[in-house]
Amino acid sequence: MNVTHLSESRAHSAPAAGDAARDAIIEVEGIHKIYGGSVTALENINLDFHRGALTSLLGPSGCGKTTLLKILAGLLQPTSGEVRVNGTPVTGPGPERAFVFQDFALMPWATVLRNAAYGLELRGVSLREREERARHYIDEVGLSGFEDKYPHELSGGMRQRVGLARALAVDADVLLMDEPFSAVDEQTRRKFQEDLIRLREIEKKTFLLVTHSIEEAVYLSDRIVLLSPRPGRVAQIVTPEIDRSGDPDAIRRTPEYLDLIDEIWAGLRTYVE
Ligand SMILES: Nc1ncnc2c1ncn2[C@@H]1O[C@H](COP(=O)(O)OP(=O)(O)OP(=O)(O)O)[C@@H](O)[C@H]1O
Repeated sequence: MNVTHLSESRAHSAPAAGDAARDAIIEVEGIHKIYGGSVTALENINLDFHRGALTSLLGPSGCGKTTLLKILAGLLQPTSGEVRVNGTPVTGPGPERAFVFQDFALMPWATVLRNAAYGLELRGVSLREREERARHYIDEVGLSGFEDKYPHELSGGMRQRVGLARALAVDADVLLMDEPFSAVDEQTRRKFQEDLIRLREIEKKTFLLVTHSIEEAVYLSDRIVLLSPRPGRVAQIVTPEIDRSGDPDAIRRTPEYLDLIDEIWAGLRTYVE
């Protein structure tokens, strides 16, 4: 485990071991976000996100996690500062980034297949090609056999998977996920977490996810960025060193996993007590 305590939010001034070998796909420099001229949501955020890594944004409610994710997606403009993706400044959404919405953002009148293919449809990909690609990712997220169902016929977890299949189908480099497991029960959540680890291995994408769950962040992440209460600043960067190749239940019982959860909780509880 590698815990970097930051006296200021210049996070990448103290890279974790092994990080030097990875290049940054997203660079965040001096981001401030002030809503309505008075609510400072984010203050001087400086971060690099490494290609192929899964990073979680964790922190108390209202600390600016979703704000940061939306700025990275280009859905929200920062008040000052810059985000670069593959070295190019972000001015809006782009094809190299796909946002998986918390509320699924599925079209209720369209089938799973059409919903999963929707990003490709927007890009003008032919019907045959987009359905072929959508079928592949529907299978990859574990929804084979549900191609012709409608969103109301699916559980929350399944709808979330359709959103993920849609994001994967457009072949974005970066998948931005806002609390992807919040609307599902514990069993589904665990299964989905395991699937995400597997998918990450297959797809080699860069994943960024917002979560409220310390356990989830530790289980899934290569890096955890802990934000302080509003105004959100980078308080700590944690690099879990957990071997995720074994049995998921056994991983959740390892001392490394449990100690890290305790350590992060010890840091966070000062904010909530
Ligand atoms: N459109 C807006 N106008 C004004 N204030 C906003 C707006 N959106 C968010 N905020 C405020 O900015 C702060 C950060 O909000 P944000 O949703 O990014 O936090 P969060 O960490 O994702 O919260 P949660 O964990 O509760 O989802 C909060 O205090 C919120 O009330």
